[in-house]
Amino acid sequence: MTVFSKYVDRIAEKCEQNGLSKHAFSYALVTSAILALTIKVSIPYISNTPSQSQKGKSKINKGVLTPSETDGSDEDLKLAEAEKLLVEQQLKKKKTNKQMVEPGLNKEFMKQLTMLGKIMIPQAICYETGLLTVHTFCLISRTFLSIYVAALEGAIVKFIVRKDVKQFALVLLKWFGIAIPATFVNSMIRFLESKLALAFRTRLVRHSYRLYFKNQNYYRVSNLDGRIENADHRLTEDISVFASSVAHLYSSLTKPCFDLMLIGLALMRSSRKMKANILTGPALSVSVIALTAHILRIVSPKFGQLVSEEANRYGYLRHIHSRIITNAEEIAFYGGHKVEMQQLRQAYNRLVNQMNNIFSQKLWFVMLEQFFMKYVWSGTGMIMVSLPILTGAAGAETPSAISGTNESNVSERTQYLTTARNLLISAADAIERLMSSYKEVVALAGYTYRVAGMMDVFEETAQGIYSKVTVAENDDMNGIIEFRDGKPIAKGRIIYTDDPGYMSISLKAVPVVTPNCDIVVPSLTLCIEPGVHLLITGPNGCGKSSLFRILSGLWPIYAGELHIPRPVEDKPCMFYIPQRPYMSIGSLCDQIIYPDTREDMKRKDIDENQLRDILKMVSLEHIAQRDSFDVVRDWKDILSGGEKQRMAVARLFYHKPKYALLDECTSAVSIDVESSIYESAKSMGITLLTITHRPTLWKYHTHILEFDGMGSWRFRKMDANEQQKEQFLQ
Ligand SMILES: Nc1ncnc2c1ncn2[C@@H]1O[C@H](COP(=O)(O)OP(=O)(O)OP(=O)(O)O)[C@@H](O)[C@H]1O
Repeated sequence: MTVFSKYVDRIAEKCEQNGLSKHAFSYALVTSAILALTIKVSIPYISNTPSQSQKGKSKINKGVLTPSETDGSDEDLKLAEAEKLLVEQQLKKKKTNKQMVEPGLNKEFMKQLTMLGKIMIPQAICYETGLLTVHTFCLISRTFLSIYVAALEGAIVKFIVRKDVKQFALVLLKWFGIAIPATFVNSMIRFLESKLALAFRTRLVRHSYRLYFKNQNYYRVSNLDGRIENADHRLTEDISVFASSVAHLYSSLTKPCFDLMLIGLALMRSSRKMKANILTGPALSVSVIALTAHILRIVSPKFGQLVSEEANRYGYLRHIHSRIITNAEEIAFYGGHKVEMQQLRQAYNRLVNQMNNIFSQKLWFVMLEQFFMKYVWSGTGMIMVSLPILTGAAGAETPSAISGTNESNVSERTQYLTTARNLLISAADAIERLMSSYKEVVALAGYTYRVAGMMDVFEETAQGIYSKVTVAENDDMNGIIEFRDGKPIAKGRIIYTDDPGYMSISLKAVPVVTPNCDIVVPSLTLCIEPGVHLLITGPNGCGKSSLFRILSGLWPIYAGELHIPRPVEDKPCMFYIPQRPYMSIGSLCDQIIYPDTREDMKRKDIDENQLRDILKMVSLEHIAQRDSFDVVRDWKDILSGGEKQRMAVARLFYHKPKYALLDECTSAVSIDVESSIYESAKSMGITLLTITHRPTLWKYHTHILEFDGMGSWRFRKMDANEQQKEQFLQ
């Protein structure tokens, strides 16, 4: 900047030699800067109003690789195509979410911030308010210290001009003495800001975790609702950035305000000392600052929207990474690295495009901001400082005062000038921080939108209110699903029976409907009593697993009634075992008792010997011999596919539920072990609801539910021949 101004000075001098005054040159310079800015601001509007045919095109191209960014290779063209599709999908999604307000400084932002504020500071007297009070006290002390240091520096200069060595040494000592509390307060401010950010984050995290695990929200948000793509990113990164941003904003807004107030008063006092008008300077500075701030506000890009979109794209990139880590083995077997890399590159490019967009928008904004802050305000400051001297009565050189007091007047004026200059520098710094805070507030609006939006979605999904791009409401629904405001209404009822004598599961005219509102089975009516071992068959995609999802309460019921026994403590009514079992983080013992904890196990009075017996029942005793029950291992990788399935069945024997929902859960288990597992389950009094394609399992069932894949079904008792189907097939 200094080099640039020197260069400008030199050109101005040359112009002066050629007959053009410096004033005229500066006018020309400022006019060209304003002209450049006007062109920059207006060009996007001009270029955004093309013909209708171009309109759609330009919309789709937003955020897509521009031709200059591709090297024209096949891969890049494919990438651009894929990205175009992605953006199209997002635009479609945006259209459906039209009612959602864009992030920015508006009423919605204030509402959301207040809501989050209540979570971060739940009471008038709490840990957070304590931190805030100490923080505020430190901020005020810092301002007083700055003013005191400015006054000391003024006095130092005064005694230098007077050549008063004794006084100079005394004030210098004071100046050093104040450095210790000043640096401590500075460090304390940073420390308290970090503590405050962490405290806010902890409150928000606890609240959102509570919501995330309420009513199986972790499943509902990603499977039944389409508003949040990467809940993990919002729960970690976004909350952290939001909390830090709020804590930082508190100090970057309050400190400059204190500074300005107290520095203004100090400046007025020293102006009064110089017997000058105390209103002219402040009035001038306030008008200049108000005007420049207004201009900055008008031309400021929508940082809230921009950072919100950036966070979105960053979240998506992380999502792709975590998918690759989770499915590394499958991808490696397929050799799918090309496709995966393409998707990663695509996600990264979208993030880069957004960041570039923000950088280029910032370039012009920061230029204008710096121009106002560094030049316009410095000029105004110089006028403010000189006004009391130029217009003040004090120190005016009247003939009587010429000789004796002249020297003292000069030193007084020097002291005033130094103090005022220091104070003005602090004030300018405070205003600059205030102005930059505006950008931070707008960025905060983006994070507030994401965090508050996430909590709103969690609240809604917990109550069964979902929003997802579904198939259009059409005649095929046959009145099965009712829509209100484009959203399907779950009119069906789940009735929990408390009668221990009536432990049946019954469905009355319940349709099987997917989260996309596709009707798989229009109406299903059946009653499963204890001891009715049900075999569920049908072609792929006919709704077998979906029936389990409905029975477990994961999918909403759009009509009819579902009667299920109320889960009794310590003994679940239904226990689901999937084809791909889930291995939790923990020891071998934790795997068997999942989802119980060690405390639950102790309460149920189950010891290690019983766990060993359970492992024997599923032929996994060798695992217990190999490892102790308490060694924590990554069981997902250690156990083979069949072993994992057997471990899942071990859980069934540990929990001993009334009903077992077995979704091809023994497909990788050898037939002899599978048979002994089914025998054991039946002997324990567990009623089996089995989805399987293996004829060897028919004999363990008494009833059959057959889906035809076209929406029809048949529920009947199996005859003896059918139960021995295995023998016919041999
Ligand atoms: N989360 C979901 N969102 C939308 N549609 C889904 C979802 N899960 C399943 N479906 C759809 O619901 C239908 C029934 O699926 P379901 O999993 O019940 O099939 P299935 O009978 O168990 O098949 P398979 O024998 O292959 O396991 C399928 O058409 C499937 O595409």
